[in-house]
Amino acid sequence: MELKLLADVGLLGLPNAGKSTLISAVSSARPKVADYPFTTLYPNLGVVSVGVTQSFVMADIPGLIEGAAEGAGLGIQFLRHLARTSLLLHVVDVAPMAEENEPVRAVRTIEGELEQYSEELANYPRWLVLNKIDVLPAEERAARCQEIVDALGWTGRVFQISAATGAGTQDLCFHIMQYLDEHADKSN
Ligand SMILES: Nc1nc2c(ncn2[C@@H]2O[C@H](COP(=O)(O)OP(=O)(O)OP(=O)(O)O)[C@@H](O)[C@H]2O)c(=O)[nH]1
Ligand SMILES: [Mg+2]
Repeated sequence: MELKLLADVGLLGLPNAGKSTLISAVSSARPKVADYPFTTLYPNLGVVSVGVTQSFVMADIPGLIEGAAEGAGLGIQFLRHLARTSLLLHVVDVAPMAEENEPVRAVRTIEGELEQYSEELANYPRWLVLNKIDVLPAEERAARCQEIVDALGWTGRVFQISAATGAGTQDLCFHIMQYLDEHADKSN
């Protein structure tokens, strides 16, 4: 038997994108964070407080890689934990070490695996969370992020954050809370 995790928001992305760093920055969850792939082996939940009275639950799952649907890496089994969320946050490293993890390609890889897992989940509301902006020189940040958005043809919402320094994370959580409030009647 498996207890269904009831998270409002789910994180997904390649290994090392910074998913666990983000949940650590905004909640009391303290999953392991490290600079190698598949640091996270099991889902983690964190309660994110926004203001004094509001909160939502965030789920961090292991990273996905190309071929995950065929079992590569840890596979896509953990996507099931995102099945009852209201919103997905697609976390992307804007300045990855490896060229194969370049942001546009990283997004497409995850989308491909999502589609293979479930068309329904692939069509969930999903926001682009461009992470590690602290790595980019301040004067290049806006242009680099815009370049990624343009190359993807992304028309949804985009946030620029540094999970490591916390920059932009409060604003992200505020908008998530607002979104969940606006869409609350769907699940109630
Ligand atoms: N400079 C910088 N480094 C970051 C940031 N966010 C995460 N990192 C680093 O990136 C590495 C990976 O972070 P994790 O949070 O473990 O990444 P993950 O997405 O949870 O990775 P998996 O669990 O393997 O899927 C760690 O060395 C983090 O310290 C950021 O905003 N800026
Ligand atoms: Mg992790």
